[in-house]
Amino acid sequence: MADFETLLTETRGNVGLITLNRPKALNALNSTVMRELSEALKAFDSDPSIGAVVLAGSEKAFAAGADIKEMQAVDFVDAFVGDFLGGWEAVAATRKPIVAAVSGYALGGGCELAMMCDFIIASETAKFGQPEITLGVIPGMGGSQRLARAVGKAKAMDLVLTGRMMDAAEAERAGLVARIVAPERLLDEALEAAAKIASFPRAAVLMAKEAVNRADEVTLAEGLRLERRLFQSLFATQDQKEGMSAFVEKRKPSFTNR
Ligand SMILES: CC(C)=CC(=O)SCCNC(=O)CCNC(=O)[C@H](O)C(C)(C)COP(=O)(O)OP(=O)(O)OC[C@H]1O[C@@H](n2cnc3c(N)ncnc32)[C@H](O)[C@@H]1OP(=O)(O)O
Repeated sequence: MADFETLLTETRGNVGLITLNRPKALNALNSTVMRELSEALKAFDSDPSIGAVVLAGSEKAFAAGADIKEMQAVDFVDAFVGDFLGGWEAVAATRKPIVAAVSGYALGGGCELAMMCDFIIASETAKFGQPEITLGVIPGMGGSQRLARAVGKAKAMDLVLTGRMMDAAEAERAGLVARIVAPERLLDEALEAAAKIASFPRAAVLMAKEAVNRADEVTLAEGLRLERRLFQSLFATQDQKEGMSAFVEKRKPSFTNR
């Protein structure tokens, strides 16, 4: 994996760990972070030894938003013609599951980046918000869409229109956060969750992620058909035979990702 200016990457067994690393700017998301994160995710996505990824920030900030200092001078033509922020789609296009480990501020683009991941494990200190309105803009990395789908229209409107922050407990009650843990447990909890995912048959994991994500995009009838076809296709895998034989024979399965 290449050296990065704004990220640290490492592997922990079959988990890829990416840590945002712009501490002086509270991990504000600039174009370098966007490019490097896409590159790092692509590398983990195509590495057969990696089964899942954890994306983390620092204790104080997962990410305090898109980089306001970089954005300040952008004009309409630059933004439109250059498809400003369009490159972030690469995160959601990652096929392997990504667990977001969120501590401290996850604001604006930071909250949106966490929502591009497959689920969020938050520290008790986490604070989520979409304060773009306070800067004269609106969410531009998916906040109005993913937040509304995650927490419903009422709370999404509240957050997007007032720019207020919500704490981890409110975010969990609202359905944005999957689990809350003590700050000192955050990284281990996320790595353990990712290692568990990575221990399961790769094809089933990728199909499970794809099926759940399609729920946001298609009708119920189409989603149910897709789920059933993916489910049926897994009976062509050796890991389905192994998983079910192991259960019947009361032993641990030994999956081969085939
Ligand atoms: C995706 C789209 C379309 C838009 C966005 O994401 S817009 C950005 C949304 N985020 C925000 O509006 C949050 C901005 N930050 C803050 O309000 C505060 O920094 C804070 C409440 C998160 C933390 O306050 P604190 O007093 O603890 O820390 P600061 O002194 O304010 O910050 C430390 C250091 O980081 C720089 N910083 C923080 N956030 C950003 C940002 N989003 N972009 C660029 N730089 C940021 C801050 O300027 C300061 O650095 P300097 O001392 O060098 O100015």
